[in-house]
Amino acid sequence: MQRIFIVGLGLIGGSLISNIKYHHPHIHIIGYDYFEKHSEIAKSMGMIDEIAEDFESVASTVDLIILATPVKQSIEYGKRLLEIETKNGLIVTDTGSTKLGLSTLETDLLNKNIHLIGGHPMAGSHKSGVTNSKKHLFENAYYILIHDHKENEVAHDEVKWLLEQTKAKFIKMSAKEHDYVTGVVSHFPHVIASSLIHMNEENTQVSEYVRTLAAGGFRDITRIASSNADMWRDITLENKDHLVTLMENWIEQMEQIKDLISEGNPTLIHDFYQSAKTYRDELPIKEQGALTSTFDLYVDIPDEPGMISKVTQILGSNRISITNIRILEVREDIMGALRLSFKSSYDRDRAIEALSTFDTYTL
Ligand SMILES: NC(=O)c1ccc[n+]([C@@H]2O[C@H](COP(=O)([O-])OP(=O)(O)OC[C@H]3O[C@@H](n4cnc5c(N)ncnc54)[C@H](O)[C@@H]3O)[C@@H](O)[C@H]2O)c1
Ligand SMILES: O=C(O)C(=O)C[C@]1(C(=O)O)C=C[C@@H](O)C=C1
Repeated sequence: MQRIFIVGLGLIGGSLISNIKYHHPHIHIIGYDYFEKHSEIAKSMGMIDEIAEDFESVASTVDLIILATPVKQSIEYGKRLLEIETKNGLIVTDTGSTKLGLSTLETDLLNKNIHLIGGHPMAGSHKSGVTNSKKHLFENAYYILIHDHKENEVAHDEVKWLLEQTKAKFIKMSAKEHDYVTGVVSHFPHVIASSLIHMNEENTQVSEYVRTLAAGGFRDITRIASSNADMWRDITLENKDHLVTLMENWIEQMEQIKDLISEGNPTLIHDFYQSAKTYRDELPIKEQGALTSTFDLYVDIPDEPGMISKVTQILGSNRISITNIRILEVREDIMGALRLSFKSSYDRDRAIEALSTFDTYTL
């Protein structure tokens, strides 16, 4: 593989391509984004070697194309590939959050000797754009790859080879199953998170404290409502059939719990919470799956003033981000410990190195 074309240089495109650039420096990478500024930033950050002027002229010269645009645009690009001359055996993959729309093109593309391997890295952020991208974003995350035709098996293996260094966990699935499952675990929860925010706003008319006290749990459950609305509009429209069914089921469940609450039924209200807790506690929380994983590091801290800020200063000056910090067992005259959480083992390894003057350990 000598030439790759990345279309869409945002959070996901930037994260993928910087990983590829780092681990496959000999591959020539050409980038294209609807906003030229995004391509320029990607080039200045060393993610791509060259900026394309348009889609068609470069698409006809490369071995592999990555479509990392919003889902509707990726489908459009897939259709455009049917209209132009491309290299024999061209591989096309995407990063879209829905898969059925694009995968309907697999047969037509294969008839043109273009191998479509749908892709979906199940990791991301509510922050979008190339400047938020990270080459280790997909570490330990599930990465779903999709194709129907056995003639695409070799292309599937090539995509997997190319992306192996992301350290993602690759799984195969049909597009149909993918859209159903992600509807349940990602798209429908997104509707609920945004709806909770709307509910908060509406209730500020009753009391301004509704806004002030929206901390802790409310923030946790609504973080994803800060995501890019254009992207989520397209995901929602692409997966609308599943979403409508899930909403009908949810409304039915809400009706049931509403009845339990208005009846004041303590046993069944308890069962509602307890069965949810039992199921959630068993979810694969330590792996990156249904719930985001963290990579923890324990740091022994002498119980002296200023020690915690020293640790955070060291991390800050090395530009290492933490996702959580917790003080453990600080008692008078004995060593306390800090539990620092990181988004990836890469960040944690860098922290271990930066904090070499402290005793650090992982469990
Ligand atoms: N954000 C996430 O958490 C996440 C996770 C996994 C997959 N995805 C999927 O990955 C894709 C990209 O998402 P993102 O989070 O990187 O979004 P993003 O907004 O950060 O980046 C999208 C980029 O595509 C560019 N773009 C838009 N239309 C274009 C067009 N017609 N031609 C060329 N470039 C165009 C935008 O300018 C932007 O730079 C989406 O399909 C999304 O569903 C997102
Ligand atoms: O962590 C987040 O902010 C995300 O929204 C990530 C998330 C998800 O729902 O899990 C969002 C959409 C993608 O298709 C995959 C991952």
